Amino acid sequence: MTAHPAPTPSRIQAAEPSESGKGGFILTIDCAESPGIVHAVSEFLLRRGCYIVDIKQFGDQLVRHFFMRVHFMAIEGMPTQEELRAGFAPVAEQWSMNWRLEPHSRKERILVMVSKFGHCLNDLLFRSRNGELPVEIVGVVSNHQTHQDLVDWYGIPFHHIPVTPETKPDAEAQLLDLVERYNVELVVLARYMQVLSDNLTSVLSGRAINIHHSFLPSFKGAKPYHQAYERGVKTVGATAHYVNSELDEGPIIAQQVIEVDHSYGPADLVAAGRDAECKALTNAVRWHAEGRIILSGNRTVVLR
Ligand SMILES: Nc1nc2c(c(=O)[nH]1)N[C@@H](CN(C=O)c1ccc(C(=O)N[C@@H](CCC(=O)O)C(=O)O)cc1)CN2
Repeated sequence: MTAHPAPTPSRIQAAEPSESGKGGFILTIDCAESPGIVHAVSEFLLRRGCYIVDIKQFGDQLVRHFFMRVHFMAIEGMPTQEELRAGFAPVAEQWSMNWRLEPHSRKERILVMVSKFGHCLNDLLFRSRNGELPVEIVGVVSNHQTHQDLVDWYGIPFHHIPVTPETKPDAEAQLLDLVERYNVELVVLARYMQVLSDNLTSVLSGRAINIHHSFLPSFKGAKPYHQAYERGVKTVGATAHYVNSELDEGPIIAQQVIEVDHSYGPADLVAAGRDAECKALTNAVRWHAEGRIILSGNRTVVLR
């Protein structure tokens, strides 16, 4: 985070502190590359007495497209979200921007899906509970009852939805009911081992993140560690990606790797990969919740 100008004590009080001590808003934009975009945004902020706390940008010269995320605050008299959105809309229209403006202190409402392996679910539950992740886990869905006790302990609703090829359409309809009922903003597949249908991935486009237990594009499918063992690789990893209709082909958000050697059997690779899976998924969920990710075709721009 870039430090903003050293304020006098009285000014600190005026700066709208939230419980995380950081207030203000996040503006995320992308548009065709052109001179003057940063000037237009900073002028908009200056006219409203706002100052920039952190700014990240990227101009992709191959596709001539510009991406930017700005965290801004005000010394005093912070405009409301509605005032900011109403004021920025004409600027965005002038530059044909895709844009999003959200409070810095907001928490993303997420629904976690899991099958039998619970290490990623456990990591998300703990990190969201201790405030490390700007998310609220509003529910957990599983096709097994393995982790019901853990989720009950956190006081979060647990939904057991068994899936067979025959029941998958109804199971997915139940999931979409929960997404609507809980006003879910992001679905996280934390080692959920059922392939989602084209219809479901279309409805959840850009708001469903999966953790795949390999360093994609290597070893797609349900048993990547066994494939890795058979291939004799010296590095294994994990990939967090947005889910689309093509299995393990969605836009990649975050990856982690772990060095291994000939002494690792399949079970050792599985164990070694757990930490990589948790870290890649936690990073992807955090960056999505913080408005740091912008899709660019089948790729992502992560402004961090
Ligand atoms: N539409 C998509 N759905 C899912 C994706 C995805 O990328 N697109 N990722 C998976 C997770 N996954 C790998 O990361 C994965 C899960 C399951 C399988 C698989 O072959 N499953 C079998 C059943 C396995 C079982 O019952 O244990 C199947 O569905 O027939 C491959 C990869 C989550 N969904």
